[in-house]
Amino acid sequence: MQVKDCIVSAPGKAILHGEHAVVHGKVALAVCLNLRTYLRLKATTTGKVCINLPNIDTFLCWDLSELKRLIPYSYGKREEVKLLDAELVRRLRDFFGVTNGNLDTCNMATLSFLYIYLSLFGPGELPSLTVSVWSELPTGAGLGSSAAYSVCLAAALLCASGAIPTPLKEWDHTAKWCQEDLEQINSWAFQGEMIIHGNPSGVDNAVGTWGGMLRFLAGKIIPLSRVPLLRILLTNTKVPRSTKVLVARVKDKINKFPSIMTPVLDSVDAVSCTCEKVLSEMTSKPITGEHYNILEELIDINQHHLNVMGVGHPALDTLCQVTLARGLHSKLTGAGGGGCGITLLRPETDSFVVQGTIQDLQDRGFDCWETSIGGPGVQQHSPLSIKEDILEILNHY
Ligand SMILES: Nc1ncnc2c1ncn2[C@@H]1O[C@H](COP(=O)(O)OP(=O)(O)OP(=O)(O)O)[C@@H](O)[C@H]1O
Ligand SMILES: C[C@@](O)(CCO)CC(=O)[O-]
Ligand SMILES: [Mg+2]
Repeated sequence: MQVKDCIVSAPGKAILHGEHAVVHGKVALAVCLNLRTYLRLKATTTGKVCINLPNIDTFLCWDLSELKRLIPYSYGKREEVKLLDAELVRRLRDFFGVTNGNLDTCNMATLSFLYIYLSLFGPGELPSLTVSVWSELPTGAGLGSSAAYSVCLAAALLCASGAIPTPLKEWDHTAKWCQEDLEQINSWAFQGEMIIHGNPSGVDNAVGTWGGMLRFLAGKIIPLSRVPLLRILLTNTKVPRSTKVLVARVKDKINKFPSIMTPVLDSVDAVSCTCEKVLSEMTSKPITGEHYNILEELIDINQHHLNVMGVGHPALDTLCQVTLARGLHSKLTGAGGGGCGITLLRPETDSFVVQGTIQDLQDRGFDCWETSIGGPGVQQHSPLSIKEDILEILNHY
C-alpha cells in the first residue's frame, strides 16, 4: 500500500491562565506561539515503518510484520476516538517492555506515534513509511511540545490513511483543512496526548490545531477573535519536568484536601474569566494603564495559586523575583515544576528594561526571548514554505 507524502506543522502554545485547573473543568485561556513543530511523512517501499525524532535523539524502525502482530484480534476501524483502546495500549507497552506505567521521553513519543498509526491503518494493510519530526519548541518545557507533536502526527497520518484530504494545491505554499477535518485532527491528537499526559484536558492540542487565542472549558473551544496585541517575554528555566507527573500530583492534592483545593481551582477559574473580560475591554475601549495593572495582578494571584497546587519550583520563583525587580510580572506557563514562564511587557516597557531583564535571566542560566503570539494552527506545507535549515533536517532522514 502506497501513501501520499506530506509535510505538516503545528504551533506550540502558552497558557495565560488556567493550567491544571482546566483538567478539573475550569476555564483556561491559551494562545499559540510562533514556534512550530514540523513533520515530514514519506512513503517507502522498504516494508518498514521508521521514525526519526532528532530533538529527542530517537531513531527507530520496525518491520511491518512485527507491527501487524500488535494489532488486537478482530480489530475494527475506530470511529469513537474519545477513549484509548486499552488492549492496543497494553500490547504497545509490552512491545516496548514498559512495566511500571511510567514512559520515558522516547517511549512516550514512539508509543503515541504507533498508537495513532496502528489505530488508523490496523484494520487494513499497513503502509511502509518514514516519519521525521523537527521542532523549534523546547521539549517538555511547558510550551505544548507534546501537543504540537501529536497534532502533526494526527494530521499527517489521517491524510496518509485517506480519512482527510491533503489540502495543498500545486500552486499553494501552505494550506489549512476545513473545520470538520480539523475536528478529526484534534480528536486524534488528543489520543496522542492521552498517551503522553495520562489525563490531558485537551487545551494544548486545541491550540495546536486551531491556533490563535482560545478559551477552553470542559472540551468546549471558543476562539477569541478580538484580543489586544500582547507583548510577552518567554523564559525557559531549563529545569526538566513531566506534565504527566505534575498533573497526577495536582490530582492527588485535590483528593487529599478537597475542601482546601476546590476554592483554589474556583479562584483560578475566576482569574481566567476576569482576564478574558479585561482583554475584551481592551479591544473595545482605549487601553489604559489600569488594564495592565489588573493583568499584572492576575498574573501574581495565579502564580501564588499554582504554588499552592504544588507545581512551582525555585527556578520559577527566581524568574518572578528577577522580573519584579524590573517592575515586571511573571507566572509559570503549562504544567510548571520548572519549564517555562511568561512575563507580561507593558506597551511602554522600554527596550532598555527588556534587554536588561533578558540579560539578568540569562545570567541565571535561563533562556529568554520576546515572542509574538497568535498565528495559524495546523497547516500543510510545500517544501518551499519551510525554512531551509528545517527542511534540511527533515530531508536528512
Ligand atoms: N519534537 C519532538 N520529537 C519527539 N517527541 C516529542 C517532541 N516534542 C515533544 N515530544 C514528546 O512529548 C513529551 C513532552 O511532553 P510534555 O507534555 O511533558 O511537555 P510539553 O508538552 O512540552 O509541556 P506542556 O504539556 O506543559 O505544555 C516528550 O517527552 C516527547 O515524548
Ligand atoms: C497542566 C495542563 O493544564 C496544561 C499543560 O500545558 C495539562 C492539560 O491541560 O492537559
Ligand atoms: Mg504536553
